[in-house]
Amino acid sequence: MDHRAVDEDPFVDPVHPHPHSEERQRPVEDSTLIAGRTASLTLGTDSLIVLDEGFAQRKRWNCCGLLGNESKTTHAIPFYNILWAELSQFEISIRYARPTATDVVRVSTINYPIEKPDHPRAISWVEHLLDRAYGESQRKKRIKLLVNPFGGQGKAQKWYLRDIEPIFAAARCEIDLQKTQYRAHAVEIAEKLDVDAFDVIAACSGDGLPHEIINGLGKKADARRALRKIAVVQLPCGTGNAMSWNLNGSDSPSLAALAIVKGIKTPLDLVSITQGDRRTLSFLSQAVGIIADADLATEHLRWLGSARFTYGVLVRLLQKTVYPCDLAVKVVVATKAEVREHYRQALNDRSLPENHRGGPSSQAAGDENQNLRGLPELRYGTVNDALPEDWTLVPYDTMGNFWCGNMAFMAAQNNPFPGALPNDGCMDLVTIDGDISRWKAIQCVSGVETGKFFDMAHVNYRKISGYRIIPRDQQDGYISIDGERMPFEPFQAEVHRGLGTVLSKSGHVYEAPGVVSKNGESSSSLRA
Ligand SMILES: Nc1ncnc2c1ncn2[C@@H]1O[C@H](COP(=O)(O)OP(=O)(O)OP(=O)(O)O)[C@@H](O)[C@H]1O
Repeated sequence: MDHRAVDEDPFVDPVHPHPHSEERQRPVEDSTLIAGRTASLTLGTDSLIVLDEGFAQRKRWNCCGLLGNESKTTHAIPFYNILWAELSQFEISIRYARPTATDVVRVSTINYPIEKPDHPRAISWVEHLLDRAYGESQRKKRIKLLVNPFGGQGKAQKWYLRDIEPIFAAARCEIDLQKTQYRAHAVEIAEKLDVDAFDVIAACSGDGLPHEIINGLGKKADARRALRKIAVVQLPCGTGNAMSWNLNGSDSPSLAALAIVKGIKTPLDLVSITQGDRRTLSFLSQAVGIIADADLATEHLRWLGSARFTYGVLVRLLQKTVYPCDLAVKVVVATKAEVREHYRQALNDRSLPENHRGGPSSQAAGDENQNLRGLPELRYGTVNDALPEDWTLVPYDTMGNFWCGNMAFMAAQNNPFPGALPNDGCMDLVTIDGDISRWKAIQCVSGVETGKFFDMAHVNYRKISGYRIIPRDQQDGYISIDGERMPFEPFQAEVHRGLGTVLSKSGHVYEAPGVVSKNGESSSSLRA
């Protein structure tokens, strides 16, 4: 097949190429539906091409707000934006997410008459359009939707009704909405949820509710099966919205809703934290030191908005605060060069997402009995057990920042873990000494936003599968697990490959700039 012809001609349908030359001569005929006297609808390379003589006549009237110049007769709607299409007795109706601002989409509809004799062909054309619009994403998702009424400073419900619900309705998703009524209510809801009745559990909230939902599913008797079966997603209505930035590429509620409608089921590594006699699941990050302090000790400064965190970090940097601890780490990828290579291989790995689950001691794929059991056993034991034989406890008297991430973004433009991958069975660990110069420390803070952080010499970056941290010489302090405060006590962590499930745009990487390889290939060029 001549790929150049496809690339150059948006009317050629690349999914259904025409291997025989005589078929190649009629690509437009195959993918084009004649709609009324003056219009046609064509399945192009990555968009639906609407050719309508009426557009030119209606140019002063912004008829449907389709993409493109209103003086043209042709407009393109990306397949990604197509929400649904159906044929009634007289017409075809196509609903799509129309951009109305940089980060807002709204539902819009186009209708065209279809002559009765054309119906059989139109039925298969609609099916073909939906195939292109959804790809490997499941259609008509059944969504259990939790709204935190206090999310978004009380605006979560309003945002849901205005930005999210119309998109789900247009995409024919089934919604079962429930407001959370008290702290940790989402844990209870998820624990009792019939996971066979839903495909997705969505949180209209910050990152707190997804953390609670994952822990609720983890309490089920068949936790492994539940965490595998149902995808946990975020409809961003909080402050940081890290889950949405990583998986939906945005904190816009309407763009996130579209990303969830089109999301691909993706295994997600989860981390077991043991502290005292408790076991908690973490999906995002763990922090001890400056980051935990700057986040959790500045709650009273919420009026500062996103500047609260930066202020908290800078105050502690200027004071050269250190957080002494003992640390034992099970390293998987030891150097930054190896992290880059590890990331590059994952980018090029197009094997089925479901193959990225399991591990030596987690769920054995295909073993139904195993899958019905609770959480995987801990291969490194708990914080109360003796250290695994090949771990060594090292004293860090001047630890400034201990920060372990399972996702890349922690908030908008805050990407401290560019090497993080959804299901590589590793956590990304950043450690920084607290006695580096103030100037270097401030560079670190700006580096997280500019993308220079990873390459900075004083940033230690490794991929690991487990660790134990024992804070010492401090009366009290802050430990943050997914942004939630935990008791200031020793804890141990280990990762379970692909134990959880989310929906993502790509199915295999986060929506963050990854680590750039030394040969000049950026993650974005590899992605393309
Ligand atoms: N009705 C309610 N009353 C009190 N607390 C609630 C209620 N519903 C949810 N919560 C609690 O609110 C907390 C915050 O939830 P949310 O997911 O919005 O996260 P957040 O990450 O803290 O938000 P932000 O990103 O704004 O910091 C959770 O601990 C949750 O248990």
